[in-house]
Amino acid sequence: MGCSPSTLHNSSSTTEAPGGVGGVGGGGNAPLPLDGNEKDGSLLFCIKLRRSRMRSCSCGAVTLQNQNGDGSTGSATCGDNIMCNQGLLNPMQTKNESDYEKLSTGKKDSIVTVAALGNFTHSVVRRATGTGSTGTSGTSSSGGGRPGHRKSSLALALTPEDDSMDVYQRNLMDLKYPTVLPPNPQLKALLVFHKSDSICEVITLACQRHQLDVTLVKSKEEALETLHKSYATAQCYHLIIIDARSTKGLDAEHIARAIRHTHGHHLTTIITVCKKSFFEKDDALIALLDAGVNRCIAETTNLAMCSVEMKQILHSIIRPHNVMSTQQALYTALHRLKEVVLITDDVYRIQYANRATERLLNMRLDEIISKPLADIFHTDLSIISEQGRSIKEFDGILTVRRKGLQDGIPMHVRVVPVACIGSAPTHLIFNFDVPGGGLDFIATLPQPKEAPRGSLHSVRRCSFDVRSIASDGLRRTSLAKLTSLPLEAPITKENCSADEARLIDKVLEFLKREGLYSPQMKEIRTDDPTATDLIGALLTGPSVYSSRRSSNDSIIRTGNSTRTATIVPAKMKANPIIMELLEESLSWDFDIFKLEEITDYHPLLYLGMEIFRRFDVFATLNIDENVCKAWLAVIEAHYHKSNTYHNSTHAADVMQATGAFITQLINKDMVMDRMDQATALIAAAAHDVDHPGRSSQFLCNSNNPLAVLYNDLTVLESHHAAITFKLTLGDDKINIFKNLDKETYKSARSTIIDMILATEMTRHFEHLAKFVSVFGSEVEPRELVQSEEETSILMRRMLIKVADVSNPARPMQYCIEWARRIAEEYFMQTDEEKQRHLPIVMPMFDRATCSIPKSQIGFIEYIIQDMMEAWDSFIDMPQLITCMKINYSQWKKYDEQGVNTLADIMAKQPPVGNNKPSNSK
Ligand SMILES: Nc1ncnc2c1ncn2[C@@H]1O[C@@H]2COP(=O)(O)O[C@H]2[C@H]1O
Repeated sequence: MGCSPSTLHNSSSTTEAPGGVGGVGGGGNAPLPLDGNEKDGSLLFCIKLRRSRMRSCSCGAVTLQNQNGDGSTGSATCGDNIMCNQGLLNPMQTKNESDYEKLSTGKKDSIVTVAALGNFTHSVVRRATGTGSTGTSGTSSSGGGRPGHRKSSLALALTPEDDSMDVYQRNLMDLKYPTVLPPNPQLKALLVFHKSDSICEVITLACQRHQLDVTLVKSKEEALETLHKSYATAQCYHLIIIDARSTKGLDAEHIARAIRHTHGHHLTTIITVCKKSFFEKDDALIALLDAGVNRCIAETTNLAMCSVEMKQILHSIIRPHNVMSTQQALYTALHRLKEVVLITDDVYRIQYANRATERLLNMRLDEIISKPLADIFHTDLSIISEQGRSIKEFDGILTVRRKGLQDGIPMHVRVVPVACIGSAPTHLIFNFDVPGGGLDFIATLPQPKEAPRGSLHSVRRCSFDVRSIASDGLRRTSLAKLTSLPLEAPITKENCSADEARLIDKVLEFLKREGLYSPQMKEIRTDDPTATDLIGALLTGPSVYSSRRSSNDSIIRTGNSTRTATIVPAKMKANPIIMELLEESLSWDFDIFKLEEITDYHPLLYLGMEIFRRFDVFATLNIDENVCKAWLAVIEAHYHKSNTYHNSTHAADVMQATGAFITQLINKDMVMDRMDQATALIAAAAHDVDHPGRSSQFLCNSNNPLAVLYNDLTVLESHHAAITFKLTLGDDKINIFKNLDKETYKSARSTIIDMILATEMTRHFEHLAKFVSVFGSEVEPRELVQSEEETSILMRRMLIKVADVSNPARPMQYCIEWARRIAEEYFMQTDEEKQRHLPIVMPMFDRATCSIPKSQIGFIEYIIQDMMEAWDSFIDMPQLITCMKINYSQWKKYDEQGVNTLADIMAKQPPVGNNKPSNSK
């Protein structure tokens, strides 16, 4: 039914598509002829009709009469033609019936806007005032039409002397600034009804009456399952109707909330059907609306009433939702444009700026938005506002201020006033003519001292420019150490040729290769011995201690073959408390300790399944959910419950952070493909599997077989990666990769191994510096010497690294609990080292004397802070920094108060779940 999308022809096109007025809707008529124009890149759907062939339908909508190629006519009524309704209802084109009169009388061969219900619209195109244009529109062979007048199907071809200018003007605007609407999808409705009663039947009929394709499900689980599947196949449900008449069968509020938290459903229309008595008190309805329901409707068995309700929902909610979702594509296009575009509001404050604007102005978005125009230009702008008032475009030179530079940059700017509300211009669009298409030009601009934060290009300066942070006490210590490191080459690329710049890039890349950073790390000495102990142990390799090995070491346990899927809950209980908690599974303040407690120490299995589901990992790997479940169960079983820190709760926590970061990357249009998402989540889940609760150095010092096997190099991480694949490939029932083709598997395996190995802390600064050197560069990553794959490797490594040590950037109570757990594990290592007369890797981590606040302050200052700032600059998650700073201040406070030992600190904490693993001390 209806037409398929087409784009309008360019205005220079002179012929209309042959075929005349095609069939619309029912009647078996031929499809409507479509015209297209790609000039402004927008998709429009233009159906040419002869105005003389329109008549009002009895319901008030305009009906289109069709004239088929064979001369027969067919009519489409509002009942059987989804297009005619919208033609009347589209406020942009016809406000009332008199508009239709204007359209439908006096002129021949005008082209009217026609739209599909709930889906797409447009457009009155033009009229042909000449005589003799007797053929149906599109019949260019009609002969008598005034040549040249039938210039185009595009409204821009209208001449000012048209006597119906008011109508045309409106429609001209409509075409000039079209609302891009999605192509005409089959609308789909999901009905969530506990049982199929008379109310459900009437709703089904009403939906069907409006051509909605209806699916009925009977439980929340079934609903979520259906949505997950539909999301995977990009077959979205536009409308979800939930039975909210009683909480016995279904908890509508709960379901609505769960749907809203399901990836990709923020613009899905959710309706609840409520008892009439519900409308007498507002609490229950408000609770539903707060849970994400768009509208509550009263139950009825009256089909007509239900049908009208449905119609209103289609027009007033679903259609705008469809428009909004399609506009995302426009914003993305605008955002990624190499050209500089900014838009002001009606008082000339900046309301929108794209990425190129950030780069040109050397400011981040939050600095730009709301700024008065006068702050952006050196030029006196009265010239533009005057022009704006007289509704003319400005086209000339303006001098732009670039942050950090004294002199302005003269640029050719086009300013287009737009009437967003009313007829007078309210907004101005600025389009800067950037020579050479943008990037090259911006790269050649004089470089100011600071680059914008919040953009990819800001990371280096944000993270490492001493001046920018000199006032910030938290940063000072860290930067005092870091700035002495050769993280940036002392050579600049300014004033050299492109070839030379490329060579310099190569040399820089070479200089930044592995190994160059580690030795310098040994030079880091903090003021505090606890921090020195910790940082030294984390950043330096085993060689420091290897000469002190003792020979009487026993072998620590490795993968325990009894830990198989069979000891894991065969069936995950659909516990509502767990389900409710998992609804928040991608929030930064997710309570992992509560999950640990209520899942009886199986947080990885439950959270893993939820996150796999949310990112549709099953479809990506083409694998049954049960295989993933079994895989998670086996991986979880191979984490040691006896470790206070490196247990499956830590794995779940890292996976949760990874999920949150991927979500943010998706929100920020930094696309990770589905396989990248899946492999990142798998790597996170498995990254510490079979961790013995002792460091690599301990393993080396104690001649552990793993240290022997891996030659003292990257011992633990190599083991985690190896055992992950050994377990996975060793049992077909848990082999999540078994359906991947060879090449895909090879690449997935390599990504997972690379990510797990990247969690090794001795290469921390190398990974951080490489990340900063690429994503903090003024040059787009793809223009650097690295290939796209190389830059995405750097991004993925950073992703897992940050997730792995994100605990100091979590809400305070979690941060403190993690600090307790890691300190406890370090203490146990020290205890064992003492007991076995091994070299003591971190002597300060003695439970009797250790200052926990001091260790955390050092950890944040030396390891976490710069990494978090770099990562925040990249993905824009300011809560990471906010939490980190609050935690840092708290540790400082404890330090000043002399609250040092674990016991002192824990005495000050409110309980967090029942988070002590059974055998923790
Ligand atoms: N809050 C913390 N305090 C001190 N060390 C930490 C903290 N969080 C993580 N770590 C260390 O950082 C390391 C990162 O890699 P691992 O998970 O192997 O081991 C981790 C711990 O040794």
